[in-house]
Amino acid sequence: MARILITSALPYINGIKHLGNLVGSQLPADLYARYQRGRGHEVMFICATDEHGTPAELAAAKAGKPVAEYCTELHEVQAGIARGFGLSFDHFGRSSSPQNHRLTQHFAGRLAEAGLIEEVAEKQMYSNADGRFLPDRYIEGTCPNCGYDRARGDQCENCTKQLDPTDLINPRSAISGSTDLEVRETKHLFLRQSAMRDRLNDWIDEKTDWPVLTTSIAKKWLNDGDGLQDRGITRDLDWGIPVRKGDQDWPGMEGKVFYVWFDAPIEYIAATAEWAEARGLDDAAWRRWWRTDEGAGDVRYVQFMGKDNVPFHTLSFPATIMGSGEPWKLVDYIKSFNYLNYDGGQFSTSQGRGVFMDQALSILPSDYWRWWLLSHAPENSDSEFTWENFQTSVNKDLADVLGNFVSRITKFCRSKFGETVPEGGAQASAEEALIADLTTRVRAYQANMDAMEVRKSATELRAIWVAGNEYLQSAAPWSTFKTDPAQAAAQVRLGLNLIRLYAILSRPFIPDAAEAMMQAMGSDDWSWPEDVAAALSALPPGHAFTVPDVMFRKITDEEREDWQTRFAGLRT
Ligand SMILES: Nc1ncnc2c1ncn2[C@@H]1O[C@H](COP(=O)(O)OP(=O)(O)OP(=O)(O)O)[C@@H](O)[C@H]1O
Ligand SMILES: [Zn+2]
Repeated sequence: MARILITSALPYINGIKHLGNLVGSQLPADLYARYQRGRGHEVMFICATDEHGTPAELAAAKAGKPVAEYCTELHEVQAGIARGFGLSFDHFGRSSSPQNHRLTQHFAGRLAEAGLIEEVAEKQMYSNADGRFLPDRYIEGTCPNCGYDRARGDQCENCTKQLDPTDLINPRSAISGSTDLEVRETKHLFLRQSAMRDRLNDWIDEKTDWPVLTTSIAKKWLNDGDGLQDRGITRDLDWGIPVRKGDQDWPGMEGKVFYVWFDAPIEYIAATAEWAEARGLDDAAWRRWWRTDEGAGDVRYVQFMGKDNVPFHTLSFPATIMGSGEPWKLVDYIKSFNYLNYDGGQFSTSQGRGVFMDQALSILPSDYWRWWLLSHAPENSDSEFTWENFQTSVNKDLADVLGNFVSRITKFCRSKFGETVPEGGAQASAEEALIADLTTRVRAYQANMDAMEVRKSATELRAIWVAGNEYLQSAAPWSTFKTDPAQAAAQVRLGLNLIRLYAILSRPFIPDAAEAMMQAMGSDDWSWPEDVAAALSALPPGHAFTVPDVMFRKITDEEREDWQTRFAGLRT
């Protein structure tokens, strides 16, 4: 049994996530976690809300709530929706947790001792009207690059150029709108990533099996222009983790907090500590996942994320871990994704464009979404959600192929043999051919799942469903029954066993439907079909089953048109 640590990029706290966020991080991570558990491995699957930074403060201000209260509420909302989508986290933590405060301060202290933190005097915009500094999104103005008049202090949304607050033309406070601003000097801490460039470069070079998307982004940041830059890791904000050197004060840094991108990945570790505490376990329970000197030597650590998160996971977070000089677990594999776009444009949380997770669940069960999203995951390029494609895929793959198979075989059996697995007859060449074909296909499915090739895995799973349907079509037990009822019984017996096999294999993709199939087959034996032939005789003659309710209904043209109109605009 292997031990596999899986983390999904942390969803930011400032609202409900869209389908792009879901398929770019949490959902494929869940697929992999479920699959590895299904294979019998020990899995720790961690996610959390990312709660610090200016967007959280601004969203709280807009909602008229104190930021801590806002984050607590939104965390609960996101946790509920995650449950609705069947995301099987072992723990869904919060980056504002006391565990993360302690660990983040610990890492900063270690990095300072190692000489990897520099104090830099910086010029920052100060608002006299608001009585505070205006970092990042607290300041807006005209983009010097494209002229867009609502560019933010960290980036122009229109042309995507990265900006500094002092770059903006006609700057104004995003809190009060005041233009009474002045440039003041303030001190900040910088992580000396440039000093670790060669180490990071060598480490990335070892990762020859990583997706090109991951390594190409890392290499770009390592090599473009003047190479990897030092990074500011503190901010003049109230909300966040106070800057401390371990458990000591940090003279000159009073009133400052760590930058959200410094503390967010550390929350992967802290959330595992939260997991242990929530279960009344001791520190050793979580440290055996994270400290190679305390049991994590045999852990394989896999991260999932969208492409914009790759630089932080390939460079900044590893710089923190390596720079600490302590034996914390480094990531072994980074699975990254391109973007899912929405009907001719982009998903956007800030603009409210696209379909959001709560809306999706309000119109159809999660399995429908899980199947479409995973089978169209933006792996090798960006992909696009269209309602037509969604309708076609759900109706064909889920309703016509899988749902229809389950319905036909169970109903036919009930009508001719009753609700138990029939006895008599023997497997003939058609059954042997099917078993041989499925044996090959299950191996291919496993190989793709092991490699985290999400789309290829979905294609193989669909082919496994199709193989059953084609067998049923050609074996035609309803015809066989007229001349040879014993042979028909053998065919139906195989068909019922196939439903159980499908439940096990499909569970990572469509867990609710898988449960329904397994329950209808009157079994709770989820053991992985290492031997397909044996798995296909697990339900013996005489074993009772039930005919399940319709598993997948079809999406009608009227519904599709209705949803298309309903979700065409912007969510307010
Ligand atoms: N359209 C998309 N397709 C796939 N993954 C995405 C998409 N947009 C964001 N992601 C990924 O979703 C995960 C969670 O992101 P996060 O909550 O920080 O939102 P975000 O990146 O700010 O996007 P947005 O502003 O649209 O919400 C990250 O791994 C990010 O890379
Ligand atoms: Zn611009």
